[in-house]
Amino acid sequence: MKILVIDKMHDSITSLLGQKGFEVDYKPKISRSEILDTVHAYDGMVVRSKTPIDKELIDKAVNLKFIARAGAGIDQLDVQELENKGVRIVNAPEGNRDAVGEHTIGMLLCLFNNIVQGDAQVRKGIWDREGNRGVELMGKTVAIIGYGNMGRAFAQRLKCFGCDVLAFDKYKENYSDEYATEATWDEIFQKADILSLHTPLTFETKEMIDSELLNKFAKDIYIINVARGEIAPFSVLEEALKSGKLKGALLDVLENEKLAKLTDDQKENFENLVKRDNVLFSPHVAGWTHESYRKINEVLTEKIAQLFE
Ligand SMILES: NC(=O)c1ccc[n+]([C@@H]2O[C@H](COP(=O)([O-])OP(=O)(O)OC[C@H]3O[C@@H](n4cnc5c(N)ncnc54)[C@H](O)[C@@H]3O)[C@@H](O)[C@H]2O)c1
Ligand SMILES: O=C(O)[C@H](O)COP(=O)(O)O
Repeated sequence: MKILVIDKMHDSITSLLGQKGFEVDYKPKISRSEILDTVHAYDGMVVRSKTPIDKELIDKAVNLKFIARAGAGIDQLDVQELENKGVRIVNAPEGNRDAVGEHTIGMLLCLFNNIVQGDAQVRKGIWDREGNRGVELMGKTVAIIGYGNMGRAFAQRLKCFGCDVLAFDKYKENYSDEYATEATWDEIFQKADILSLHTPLTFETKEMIDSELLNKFAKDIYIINVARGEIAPFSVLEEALKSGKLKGALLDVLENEKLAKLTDDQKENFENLVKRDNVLFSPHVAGWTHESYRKINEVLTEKIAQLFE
């Protein structure tokens, strides 16, 4: 079986798949037109999020039996079209969920304890203890939307900090566990101090966070988005931060991550967000550790091999 790898992966991908008997063409710099010209020759593809796997590409992939997503999110895949053609899909969230859980805790602790701001001030010779008084996680109610791999990894860590963790998942039943208690949106509106997004990007979750929803919260809250930026657009975040409904925002993902190509509206709102001390960004690296880089390949290889057992 021949597999085409079209994105940059940890070097282990070729040897791991090779040990399972697959022939691997590792082409991290391949262009879309080259993919379209050659994809007919492959039984499988390993992808990340760079190239949209759309109908045009799927139509050319006449021998394709599986798509393996090295990572978690599959919003770049036309899942319906792949299913129509009988192409199997596997992904590897088990490989980066620990990274996401840790990174999200890290961002929260940084914001609550003014760590980035305090560090910058000390470097400039400013010694402001009162202005850097922190906020504790202990006793806070955290609402997790989407209780899958990432949401649960975050909940697991929050438990150690003495948080009350509520989870809402539209497509699960009876999912209360040792880390989180199943809750309705209404319960979340009443109780939450922190709203954390962990759903995939779908037609339902795109722009799920709007002013109407945020204004239903009884308290002013913090928001965390380590899922996909399009779930909580810049304009909504900026308006709610301006009004005080949002006390802060932690953003690993952005509505548009091509910062040089923002629309005028996006640019204006992004520039306002950047000026705020209560917004903390990271460049889509929550799942991006040295360990996850390798673990993703290990998980993916096992799942690909299982498809043919
Ligand atoms: N920032 C990063 O580096 C990073 C890393 C990994 C994953 N992610 C993002 O996190 C997402 C979640 O990953 P995962 O592995 O936990 O996925 P998952 O499928 O295990 O869990 C997502 C959960 O969301 C639920 N859900 C779907 N639509 C919903 C809705 N409208 N309302 C409430 N719940 C809904 C699903 O039922 C599912 O249980 C990925 O799709 C990806 O976009 C980001
Ligand atoms: O969904 C994921 O696993 C992360 O968002 C990372 O995706 P990427 O490695 O394709 O950028």
